[in-house]
Amino acid sequence: MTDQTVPIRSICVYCGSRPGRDPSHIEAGRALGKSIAENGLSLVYGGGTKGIMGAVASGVMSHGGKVTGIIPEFLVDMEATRHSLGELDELIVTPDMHERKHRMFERADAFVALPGGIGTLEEIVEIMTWAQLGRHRKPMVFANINGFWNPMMDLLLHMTEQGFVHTSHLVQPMLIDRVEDIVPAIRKHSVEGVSREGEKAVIDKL
Ligand SMILES: Nc1ncnc2c1ncn2[C@@H]1O[C@H](COP(=O)(O)O)[C@@H](O)[C@H]1O
Repeated sequence: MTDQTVPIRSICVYCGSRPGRDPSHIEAGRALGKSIAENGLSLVYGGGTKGIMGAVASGVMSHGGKVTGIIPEFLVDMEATRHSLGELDELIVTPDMHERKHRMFERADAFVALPGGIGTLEEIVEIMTWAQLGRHRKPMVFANINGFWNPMMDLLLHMTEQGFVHTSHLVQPMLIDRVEDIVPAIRKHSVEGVSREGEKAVIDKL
């Protein structure tokens, strides 16, 4: 891991392995996949072919984009079908979760968290902890579809107010409401290294 801003070629998307209850979350997954493909970027994701993970991947593939799935062996039959995995441009099967997360980090130039569950939360929070420790400066986005991440933002602000978030200038995830604004915001962040109009830097307000 290095501390530098990199040109954006690939985006890692963390999201639910299930569809959730709000249909707009699945729609957002498909729309983000389409946007990634139409912007000439590739998708790095956890290889799941179900839920929102599957929607993002099919959104990229159906618009001609490239998809890399990175999945631990023990999850293949739980989160994917072997047939669907065969349709990905690149499939990396790792021995464990730890290697999966590292490979996803290394292959991605930016990170987006769509709505998801505990796995999604764990993954984006780990990326934030690495940023906090100065291990990378890759853009991080919370895709706030229908306000999904508002409780997370409240928690981050609460932790900051209580004096537990250190080096907050290193941890500036963007909170973006509309899927179509995500890729442009990441590109702008990459060029300028700061969050700008249309983005809400979460922690630097305090
Ligand atoms: N501890 C974990 N580390 C990395 N990835 C994880 C972990 N637990 C679950 N995951 C994966 O995250 C996605 C999404 O999970 P949801 O719980 O549906 O949000 C999935 O691939 C999990 O395997």
